[in-house]
Amino acid sequence: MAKAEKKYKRILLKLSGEALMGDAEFGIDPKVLDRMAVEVGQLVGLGIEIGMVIGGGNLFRGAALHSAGMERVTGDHMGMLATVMNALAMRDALERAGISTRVMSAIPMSGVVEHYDRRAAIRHLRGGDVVIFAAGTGNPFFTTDSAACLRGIEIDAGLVLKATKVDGVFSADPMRVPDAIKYDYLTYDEVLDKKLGVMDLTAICLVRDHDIPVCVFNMQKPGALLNSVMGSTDGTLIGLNSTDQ
Ligand SMILES: Nc1ncnc2c1ncn2[C@@H]1O[C@H](COP(=O)(O)OP(=O)(O)O)[C@@H](O)[C@H]1O
Ligand SMILES: O=c1ccn([C@@H]2O[C@H](COP(=O)(O)OP(=O)(O)O)[C@@H](O)[C@H]2O)c(=O)[nH]1
Repeated sequence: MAKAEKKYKRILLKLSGEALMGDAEFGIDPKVLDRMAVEVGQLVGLGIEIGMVIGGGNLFRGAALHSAGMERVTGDHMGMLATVMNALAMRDALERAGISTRVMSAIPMSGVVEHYDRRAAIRHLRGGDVVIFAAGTGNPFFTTDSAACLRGIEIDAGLVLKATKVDGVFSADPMRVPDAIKYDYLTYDEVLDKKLGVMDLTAICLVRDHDIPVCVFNMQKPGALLNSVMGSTDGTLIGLNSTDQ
């Protein structure tokens, strides 16, 4: 426990929007939110400062709307607004679990959530609040993975955690290639050179340039978040090697 507190005083947790759907095809499953609130609460109990970024893919994705004929930027704006809805739902679940939480949006939304301000966010984190960064980067043509890496760098997080539906980073997409091999450790350049599709290239380049490790792990496994912060190699660590552990 001391190791986690010492090594990762502050983390950035990225949840994909799809992670909130549970077994449904669309939307938000309140049971999933409540389970995530319990897992986040375990880290709060250890004194770890937590920033979160939540995707919007359970509601809208700009690229998918564009494929259906919508102008891309309008679709991306809808995707970013979807992340705000998910952030409000996550805040609700966290606060019901007794965890003080703030939502800060990259797009001003007076009366609904606070506008993102880096220094204010760091003050809230130091004060023990979970801070959910909503509306991605605020710009079209980006993803919430890039937003997670950007906010992680801005708040000086020791680790970016990407929660997914798969066990880590594989030699190929494990949803399509069942015998793909899982990596325990990867360098940033290996992810880029092997074109491993678990995170977009902009996001990987950001963390590489600022030397922040990323842990990719399966959020569907109870306890996986805590284990990942404690240094377990259940998932995949990008940017750290076994000797850094
Ligand atoms: N090399 C890879 N290793 C692991 N997952 C991969 C890889 N290539 C593609 N993926 C896919 O990336 C997804 C994880 O990204 P995530 O952001 O959680 O999902 P989405 O982009 O659907 O919201 C996995 O569900 C997996 O199907
Ligand atoms: O900085 C950002 C972050 C997100 N989005 C839009 O918001 C959608 C939802 O985000 P994402 O696809 O990253 O969600 P996830 O896959 O994590 O659920 C994206 O498809 C984009 O349309 C955007 O335009 N700019």
